[in-house]
Amino acid sequence: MSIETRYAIHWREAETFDTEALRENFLVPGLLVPGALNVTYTHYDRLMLAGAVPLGEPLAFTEAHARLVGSEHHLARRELGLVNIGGPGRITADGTTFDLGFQDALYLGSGTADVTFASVDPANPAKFYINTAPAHARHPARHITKEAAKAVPLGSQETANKRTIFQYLHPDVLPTCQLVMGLTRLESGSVWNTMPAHTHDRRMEAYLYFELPENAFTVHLMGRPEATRHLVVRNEEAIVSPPWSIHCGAGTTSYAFIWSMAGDNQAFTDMDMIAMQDLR
Ligand SMILES: O=C(O)C(=O)C[C@H](O)C(=O)CO
Ligand SMILES: [Zn+2]
Repeated sequence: MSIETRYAIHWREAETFDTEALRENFLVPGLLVPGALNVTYTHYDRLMLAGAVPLGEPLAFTEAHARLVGSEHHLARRELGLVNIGGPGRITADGTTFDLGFQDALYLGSGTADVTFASVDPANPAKFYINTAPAHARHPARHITKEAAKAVPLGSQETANKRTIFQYLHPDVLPTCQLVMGLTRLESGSVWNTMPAHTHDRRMEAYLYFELPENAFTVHLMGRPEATRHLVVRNEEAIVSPPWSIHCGAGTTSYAFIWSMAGDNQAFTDMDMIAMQDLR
């Protein structure tokens, strides 16, 4: 069980970073470890990234996760969104049980005191990718199946970016305070996500890349549009994307990723598009 903190970095500092410093600050490996609940708390809109892969015993938020946010319990003043990218999973929240299949999501409103994460079959464990963020109001818990998510097809084979965006925590699907969360799946032969690129200074973003074979990776592009940098990202590694940064990438094969945002608005289309000629 690890807890790590990431402070927010200004682009002026980021542009002095070598590969190692870029990776230390913006890459988040090791969230989905069998038998563990691992957490990275960021100062980007105070979004927390976590992974829980329960085996024989359920995993739970503990006093350490409450202390991290200075509250009586972790979700006292936070909301939670998660997507299961593993085997069948079971989550218990204040006595209510939610059974989540592959690619199902769950929303828990602030004030939820007891949360446990379990796998139905420890030989085929659930893999819960979790985000929590500060919340100003309590919204009801909701299980969002992959069929209930809003599917938005985008891109084309010609530009190698044919993909479907599944919006789970989105104002058209359910109310949340600030968390917006979804999953993008590229079609076979397509490798580019989020191209043309954009920024949204009003919201930060985080990605968890998954379904990358062992010998594959994505080249994740970040940085100001006029000063891009890259991170080589392997399977089930996450990135944090500061509000000043573009966030897009190309894989050595097709893949999927979960994106999440927190900040001043929940408007998915509130993006500042970057003209292709302006990327450097
Ligand atoms: O492939 C895409 O395009 C996306 O998944 C978009 C990202 O989620 C995004 O940047 C939303 O702001
Ligand atoms: Zn974005």
